[in-house]
Amino acid sequence: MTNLPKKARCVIIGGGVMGCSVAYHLTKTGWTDVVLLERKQLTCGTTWHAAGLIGQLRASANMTRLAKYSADLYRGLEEETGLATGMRQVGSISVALTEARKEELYRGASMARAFGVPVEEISPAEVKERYPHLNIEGVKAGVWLPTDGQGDPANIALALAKGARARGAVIAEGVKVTGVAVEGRRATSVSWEQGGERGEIQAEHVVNCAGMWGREVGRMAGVNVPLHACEHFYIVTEPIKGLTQMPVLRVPDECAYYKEDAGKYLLGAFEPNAKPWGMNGIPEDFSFDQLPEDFDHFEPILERAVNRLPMLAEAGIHTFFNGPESFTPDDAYNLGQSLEVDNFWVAAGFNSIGIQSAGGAGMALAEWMETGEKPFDLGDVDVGRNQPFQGNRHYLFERSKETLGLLYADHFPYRQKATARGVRRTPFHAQLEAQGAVFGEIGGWERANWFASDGQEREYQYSWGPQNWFANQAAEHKAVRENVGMYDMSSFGKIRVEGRDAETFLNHVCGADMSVPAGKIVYTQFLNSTGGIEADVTVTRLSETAYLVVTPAVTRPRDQVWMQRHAGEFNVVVTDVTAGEGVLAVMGPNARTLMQKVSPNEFSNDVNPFGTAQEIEIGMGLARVHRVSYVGELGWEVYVSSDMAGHVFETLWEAGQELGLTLCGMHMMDSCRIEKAFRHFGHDITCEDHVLEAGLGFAVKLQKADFIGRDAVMRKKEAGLEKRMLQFRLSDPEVMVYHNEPLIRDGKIVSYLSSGAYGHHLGAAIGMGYVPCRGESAAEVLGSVYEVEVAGRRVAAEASLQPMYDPKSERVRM
Ligand SMILES: NCCCC(=O)O
Repeated sequence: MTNLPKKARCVIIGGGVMGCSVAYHLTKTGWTDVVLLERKQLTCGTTWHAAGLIGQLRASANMTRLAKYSADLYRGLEEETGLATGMRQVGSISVALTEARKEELYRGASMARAFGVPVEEISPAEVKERYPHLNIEGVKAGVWLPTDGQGDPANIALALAKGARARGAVIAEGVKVTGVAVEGRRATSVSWEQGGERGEIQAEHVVNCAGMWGREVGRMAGVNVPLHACEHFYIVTEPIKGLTQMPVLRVPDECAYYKEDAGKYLLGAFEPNAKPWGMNGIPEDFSFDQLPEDFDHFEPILERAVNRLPMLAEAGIHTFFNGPESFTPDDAYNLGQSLEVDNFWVAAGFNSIGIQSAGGAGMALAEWMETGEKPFDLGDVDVGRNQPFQGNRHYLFERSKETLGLLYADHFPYRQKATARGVRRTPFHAQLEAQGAVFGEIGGWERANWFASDGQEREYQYSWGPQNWFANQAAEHKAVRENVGMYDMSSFGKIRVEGRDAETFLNHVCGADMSVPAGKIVYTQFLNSTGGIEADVTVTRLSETAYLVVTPAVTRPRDQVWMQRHAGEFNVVVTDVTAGEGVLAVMGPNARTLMQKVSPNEFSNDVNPFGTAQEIEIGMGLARVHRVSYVGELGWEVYVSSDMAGHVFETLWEAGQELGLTLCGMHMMDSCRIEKAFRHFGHDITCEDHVLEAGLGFAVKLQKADFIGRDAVMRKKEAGLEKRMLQFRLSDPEVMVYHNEPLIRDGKIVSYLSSGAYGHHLGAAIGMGYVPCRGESAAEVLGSVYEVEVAGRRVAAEASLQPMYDPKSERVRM
């Protein structure tokens, strides 16, 4: 007979390391009324067979912060709970077998320095010294992270569960969740079943920690949790004579990781063609189970491993293991408040790094649940980043074949996914393809990134330096700066806000003043209560009662839900109309001439000044043009309903021939926008970057009635800035920056670049980054000597508070 409560503040579904960590952290926050329901036994899904590597360096500062937190937490768990966690700080070594990988590791080491993770670049001889068993043939270099470690996954989970229980959590095993009841935007209860007995717990919050069952549990509440299980292979050897404690070893070029444990080796693989599993749902009774061996699949890894670690040749294989783990479409886990149900939370899909992530992810989620706001930027893993279609099982199946292997693939800049492509195409797709477009993908959208010239191969050749499209990007950039270019921005999120209260509602949600005449376009941010930036949008007033909010492609679902959550008593309807209109951006000093050739309307500064929209005739159709620019040039974004999009493209393209109109891609846009120091949401501006520190105070109107974040803006105005966003131009034109390169001020690392790209007009790599500046004037901040560290080398950089390109914004007003 189960003695479960009828009510709880929080019900956690799933008793793997993640569920245990959420229970641990919620109870630490003071939530005693927490119930965790595990369908079989704690750890029986994935946790029990995880390898337990505790690395700390992740792809961004906050992900690293969470992984570091996990390592620190696990170190102290034994003392707190009395349960041994097997946590050992053995350090880790990653080795490079190619020059490209060496550059990646060295760039990673620089990043580690920026994020405060101890790190050392080591030569092949030093690798050998630290790892004598390794055959260093072909090894170009290595990186040593002395504070990395390893632990026992099941014991870590059990220790977290014990800690949670000690603070009042109820942890029930053998209880299957059968449903989640939802009313409006709120989950109300969780139904359960145990050996024929059924019941229900009314819950204020529900957390989905169901691991590879996470997608199905999400669906119980109508919540999208994209993930798919894949087979993950490793072997464990018999004890090897003379094998003593060794660092964790990664040889990503051979898809392999190695962990020494009790004198045995665990050798695991992240191979390029993974095997998705559980296509028709994960069996309900799956518990401490393994999948069938597939020696043919693992053999190539093993063969290379025996060459790399010759002592394996003598070792007997004790276990050939194949177990399922869940993978997401972008290899980042799903964490946070679901978009669909306000009190339904998610922590699932850990892409084989569940143990190192669980501590930090549990801490961050508990803080988020406690305050209702993200404790810091979690954009990389926020479950709200997912697009609705990404819950499609066929898509997940196709994509997960690739994502497992991408963990150890070269992480080249601009690398595009090869699988599950072509899901979302703009109305111009076929026309762009016919003109040589090379597409990239984001949020399922196929976007022309660059245009190949005649005879040029339409494929990326990746590297850490200028890639094969560098000259194409340069030509497209030049066209936009000097003549006229056209590019497809149909992937913009487009959200209509309509109703009697549209104006007052948007004034409440946006920092800028929305009481503007119809036809006016306003650049603005949605702020949170700390003045951080939740969304970066343009809003066009279409009529007395209707506005169009235009968002970056991938943030549309989140931005829309942000508005819906704040709609409260306002009389407004918020509708996604993204697919209804294609958008062509026509940009450059000759943009007006081109527009005038295809339309009888006027495009003068008098009729259609910068920051205004007008309805026009174009060719034989109609469109609405927005005079704005993300590239810093005179230009119009042409919004055309999807049915007339093909015609409008033809009209502009044909008329543009005698002007030398150039088709351009997203890489051109990035190069132009960084020269103009336009911020990029998700990199330069996030929920933890205060709008004033981001240099966007000009877009905030304090004189209007109250709006979300106003108090925080007032407070910052009084207290002064803690950091400032600067633009940097590197002195060495050969060096490329992407983001996260350490920023050095007067010889000391002070932060890192939030974004970077090559500026073809300025003739150098350009970066953006925050510099701490408490109590300093702008002149003092600019008076320092700046450098950027790239792959271990410090490169001098010129700093500026104003955009280096067209600081007075004269060109957009031409
Ligand atoms: N579960 C294996 C983790 C692999 C890694 O940390 O590199």
